Amino acid sequence: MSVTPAVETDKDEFRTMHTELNTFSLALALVLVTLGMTLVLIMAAWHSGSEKGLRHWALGNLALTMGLVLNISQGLLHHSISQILAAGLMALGLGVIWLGVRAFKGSSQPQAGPIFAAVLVMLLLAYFHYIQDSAIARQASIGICLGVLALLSARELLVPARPPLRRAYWFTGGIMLLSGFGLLARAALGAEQTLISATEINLERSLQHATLLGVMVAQIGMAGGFILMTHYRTMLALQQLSEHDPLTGTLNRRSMHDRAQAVLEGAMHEELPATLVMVDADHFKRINDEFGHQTGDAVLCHLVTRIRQHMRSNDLLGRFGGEEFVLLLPGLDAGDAQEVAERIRTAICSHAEPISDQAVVLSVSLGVASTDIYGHDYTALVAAADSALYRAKAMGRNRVEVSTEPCDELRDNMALRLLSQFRHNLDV
Ligand SMILES: Nc1nc2c(ncn2[C@@H]2O[C@H](COP(=O)(O)OP(=O)(O)OP(=O)(O)O)[C@@H](O)[C@H]2O)c(=O)[nH]1
Repeated sequence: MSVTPAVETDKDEFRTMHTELNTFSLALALVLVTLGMTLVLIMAAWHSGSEKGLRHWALGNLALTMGLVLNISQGLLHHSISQILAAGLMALGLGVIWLGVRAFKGSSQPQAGPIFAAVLVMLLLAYFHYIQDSAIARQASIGICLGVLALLSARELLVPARPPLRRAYWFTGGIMLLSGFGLLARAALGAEQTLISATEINLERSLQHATLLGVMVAQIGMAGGFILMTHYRTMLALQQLSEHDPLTGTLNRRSMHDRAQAVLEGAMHEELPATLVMVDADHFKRINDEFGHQTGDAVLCHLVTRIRQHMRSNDLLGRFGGEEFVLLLPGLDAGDAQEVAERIRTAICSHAEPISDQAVVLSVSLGVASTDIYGHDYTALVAAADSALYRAKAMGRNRVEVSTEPCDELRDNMALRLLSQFRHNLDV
């Protein structure tokens, strides 16, 4: 069936109007999405207090939104000026987002970077508008500058990180990577298409729609990724606070108990031995009295550093209280653990340590108890190692003692120890 030329023209006009309307609606939707994501980031930054990065991301997104608004409201300014300013703002936004990623990771932040990127893209556009008028070159300049900026952020994020932070890094980095390549491809395709035929308007529009949709999805993903990164980091910080001793960074008493019990249960299933060592600084009160509490604190940190130098990756170290630490050595029997304990003792007492500009002479006493005698129960091992430690103190300090007494004798010794500690506290 044939269609008259007049009807065909009407249909074309309608199709064009419809397409133009879609382009504008999509651009408007993108602006609204970007604005919404910016508000979410601003609110998150507001509540996070000192969380580095969030404020950059909120600001960067704000610049992106302003750039997009300028881009769609061509009537406000002269077309060339609004295009130049829009590209500058978008480059500034992506540059500030890159700074935010570096701030989040604690890396240096070259503040001039985003400004440099914005000025560069504006100069390029001005050149290709006023000196050598070329739509292809303008398209390519914007795509390449923005694409490279997105890829810079991706490079910062697609690196090994601690789980679960790694998941958020890679999610956000993946989106940045896709956006970067998408922008570069857009620049290349746009130029290519303009070269093939300037009349292929529909293809150009489809490309524009795909870009707008892609940027919208990327925008939502990016903001979600940033919030996920902040969430996971806060979670890790809280976990670190709740499980570790703030002074020495060792496990605190409760988390040492939980983790050590889990390790001991694992060792029991595999029928492997494990040994627990109690380490206590000798005459620590004198160090405090002579050098002050601050130096005392530094000595405790130094002690932990020395102990760590003799630990394997799966050993556990916790602060039992005051100047007393507990070390769990899975897989080692009493004999092997005694050697490790001797090495720690020798390393600590061998020479005076310059701590806080003071030469501090330090020694430790150590008590060793193994699963060979006391079974895979954390509390029983602690009691036995503590009893051996008490013997080491009673025998002159700066020595290692291995617990061999049966469990019921331990109880009597604990009572004796408490009595002696009480007397010691009364004397000093
Ligand atoms: N600087 C500092 N001192 C602490 C800390 N925790 C506990 N202490 C001090 O450690 C000292 C422990 O003293 P005591 O229990 O008498 O033990 P000691 O002087 O090491 O004597 P022995 O263990 O018998 O060799 C006390 O003076 C506590 O105030 C801390 O976190 N920092």
